[in-house]
Amino acid sequence: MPDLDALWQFICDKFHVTLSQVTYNTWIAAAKPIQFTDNTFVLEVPSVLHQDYWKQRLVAQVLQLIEDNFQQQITFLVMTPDQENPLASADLTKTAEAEESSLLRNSPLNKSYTFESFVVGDGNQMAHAAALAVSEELGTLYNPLYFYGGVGLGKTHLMHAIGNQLLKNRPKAKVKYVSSETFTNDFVNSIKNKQQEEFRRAYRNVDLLLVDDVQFFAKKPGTIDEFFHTFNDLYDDKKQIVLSSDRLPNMIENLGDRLISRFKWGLPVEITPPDYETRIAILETKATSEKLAVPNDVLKYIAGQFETNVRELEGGLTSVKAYAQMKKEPITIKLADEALKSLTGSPQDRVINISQIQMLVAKYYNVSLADIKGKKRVKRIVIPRQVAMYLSREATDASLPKIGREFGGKDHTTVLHACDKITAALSSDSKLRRDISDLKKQLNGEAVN
Ligand SMILES: Nc1ncnc2c1ncn2[C@@H]1O[C@H](COP(=O)(O)OP(=O)(O)OP(=O)(O)O)[C@@H](O)[C@H]1O
Repeated sequence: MPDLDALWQFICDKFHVTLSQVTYNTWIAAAKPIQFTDNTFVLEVPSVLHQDYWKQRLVAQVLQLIEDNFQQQITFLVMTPDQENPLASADLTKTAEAEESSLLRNSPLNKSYTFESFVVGDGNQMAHAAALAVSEELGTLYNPLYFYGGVGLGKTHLMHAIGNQLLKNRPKAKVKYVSSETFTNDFVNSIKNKQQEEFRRAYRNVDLLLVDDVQFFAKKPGTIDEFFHTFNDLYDDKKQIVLSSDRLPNMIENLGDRLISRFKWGLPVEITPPDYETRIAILETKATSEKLAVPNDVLKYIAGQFETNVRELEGGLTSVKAYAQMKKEPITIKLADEALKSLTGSPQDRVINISQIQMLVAKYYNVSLADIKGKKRVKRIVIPRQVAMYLSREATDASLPKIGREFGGKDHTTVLHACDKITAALSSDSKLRRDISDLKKQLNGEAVN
């Protein structure tokens, strides 16, 4: 088997042949081999977006290549710079703290997930306030604090922020962050290795226990039982518990009434997707933290492309940055459009969203975005607004109330009225027919600007 550099060179050579130059430069050239020990290869990539792309599209190909050419199976890990290299930590445990069980090692918190780097908007205001309060009033105020909501909306970020804030105020505090899967694995291993006592000490001798994605406890009665006892011990000792999930406790299948009722003791707080303005603010914060100069119109454009997942929103900015570096061109809307298209596939595959429609219609009729979402009743603005609502209804899956919310909080009957008005006018108004046809072409076509 070749060593680290030779194996990486081999992988690069193969991808050079099978991938386009743009794809190669974006995903392969940006990666860095870190370590190849005990049949485990560790690759570092610059962002979570790269990591997702590698996991979804490239890792399986690499494993197949290695099996075909070297008749060996390896483990291929793709890490971002802020993640701990598991091989390095394995080495560490073998040496300095050799005797200490991995259960007792402190879980790493992501140092960049702080309250300072978290942008507060309508969808997460409550969650942010509760998190901040808990980090200051440990174990007494809201216990457990339970975040729930969709994928990539900042639940993990807030959990780490609580941990980081606590350690800032009390550096000696014991903080343990785990995913529910890690808890389950630790528990199972502790039984296998007869380390149950260590397991209990590791999980019950903490000031703050953060458990991510508790929906994965579902249907694991042994783990649920153990977690129930862990919870009770910590709770009785007034130690803080913070949990996250994609749904409310009673929506988690087979979690058991005992745990559901415990989870409800504290404060369940929902995180919903950020609105357009918050998405822009998140992009601004990220661009600033990366010392990246991005024109405002480009930030607005990217914010219009990703409505429901902040991870994808950030990924959009990373792609635009990588694409600009690769093409050695300044960041413009045209460049961002190309970069995001290469990410989302062919124009037919692109998902059209309401912000995109609003921007396009505003530009087409030469009115402002604020007017499209606003309340002005002059004809010059009312028609474009109704057209935008009509297209939102036609070209997206959004419900009438959702469309209303995206148009500055209008009632769903207003949206319905707009759609009916435009539908009726289309039969007699040839200019409107042409406008709508042009707009639809642009929406489905290449460029939006
Ligand atoms: N309001 C925000 N301000 C700044 N960054 C944010 C915000 N919300 C989310 N992010 C960022 O978005 C990314 C995804 O967030 P996070 O991992 O916390 O989501 P999650 O809700 O835990 O998702 P999952 O359900 O997939 O675990 C992270 O990089 C996080 O820093």
